[in-house]
Amino acid sequence: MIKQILVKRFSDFTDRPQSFQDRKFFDSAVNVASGEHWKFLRTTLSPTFSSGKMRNMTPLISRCLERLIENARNNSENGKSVEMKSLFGSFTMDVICSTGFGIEVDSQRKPNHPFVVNARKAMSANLVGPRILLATMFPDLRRFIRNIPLMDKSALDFFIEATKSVIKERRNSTSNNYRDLIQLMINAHKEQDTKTEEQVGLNFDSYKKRGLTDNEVLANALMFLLAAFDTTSSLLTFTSYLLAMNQDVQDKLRLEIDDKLGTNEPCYDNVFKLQYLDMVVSETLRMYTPASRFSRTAIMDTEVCGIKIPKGLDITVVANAIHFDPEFWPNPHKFDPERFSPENKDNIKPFTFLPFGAGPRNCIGKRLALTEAKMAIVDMVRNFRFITAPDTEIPPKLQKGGLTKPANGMYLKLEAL
Ligand code: HEM
Repeated sequence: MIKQILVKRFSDFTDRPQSFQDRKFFDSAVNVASGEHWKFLRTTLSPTFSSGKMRNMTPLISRCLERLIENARNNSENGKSVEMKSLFGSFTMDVICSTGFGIEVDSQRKPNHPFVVNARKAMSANLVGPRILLATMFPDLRRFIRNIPLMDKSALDFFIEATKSVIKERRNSTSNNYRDLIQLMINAHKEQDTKTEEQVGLNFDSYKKRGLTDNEVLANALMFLLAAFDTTSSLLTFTSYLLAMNQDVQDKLRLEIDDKLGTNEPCYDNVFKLQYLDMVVSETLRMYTPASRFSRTAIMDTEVCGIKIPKGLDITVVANAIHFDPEFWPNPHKFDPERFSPENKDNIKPFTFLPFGAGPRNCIGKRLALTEAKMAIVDMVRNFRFITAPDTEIPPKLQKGGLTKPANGMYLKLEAL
């Protein structure tokens, strides 16, 4: 049924639940947009995340990695335990500011940088995370968030102004050295025609003729920031926890890294060749799925697997529950990267492993997320041993809500190697 909805019958389920018709600004973000507008945005933005573009972003990620290792070293001095969610949170914040906006921030050591202050404001909802993201991905939470602003007004204003000034600066610049997402979106922008969505009508071909409007560049830049932060830092946090709990796995991973990379720096081209690393990351994503659910809406009356589905019905896929179903994952609470070994991988039933969703509307940032996460794990495992500490919560209590995060932080010791 999941395959039918996400892939085979995608044309009947192209949209996510809509709840923000009144909030025009976010309607231009690819995860909120619907119908032909979504198709246009997705087609235009997808090349931004191609393997070639990710390869070009590697130097930006490497600079953030240097800061991650330095911060980890400083924080773990005198054998103190380190709160991993905020350590990795600072790293993913640095990466998205740099790969998204071309702005270098050291969010751990310069927490007062205006970009960092406002990004934190934008993300710290009274609930459990960025409301706009939660509301579009997890419609069942909408009733809690309907009447509160989607984002702190001052943070939204800050990002609109900051993004506008980046766009202006880039248009006046003769340099073609910029490799960040904003630049790639600006390149997809056709200045001669800046008609609004309403003016071009709802036809894909007419959208295509006009390129991206300023509002679309702005809304998507902001959405990338929100979508990239908590998800990737949660993947890194739980990987470090599972490695600390499973020293044999950590040793095997370190051996693979030493063996395959030697002294080479991690980069897009070499981290994807590390088979055991991929097995560890996949098993972490199964057990601690950062975005535990995602949704689609039926755009017409339809029938799937003999079940009548009326137009407008929201369907939520609870990936997290599928990932613990013993029918598909024997002994599901056991951390076992071997499930994803080349020999065992083929036995995984299609559509039972969904950390990035599936089908044409899956996660657009998957490649960026895996690139930065794998590069970070390689460098951390090379430099430190993750060890549980007296204040490590085992098992970690999870925060309520759609995004999987440790409720009370994640404290581990980092033994310098
Ligand atoms: C480990 C990190 C990440 C995880 C686990 C994750 C997971 C997901 C999931 C489950 C979805 C819904 C897919 C579906 O409905 O089929 C999604 C959508 C999306 N993600 Fe991610 N994500 C991650 C990182 C990122 C990053 C780094 C970016 C951007 C820079 C990003 C941008 C988006 C966007 C824009 C969508 C909406 C796509 C659309 O509606 O067309 N994500 N993500």
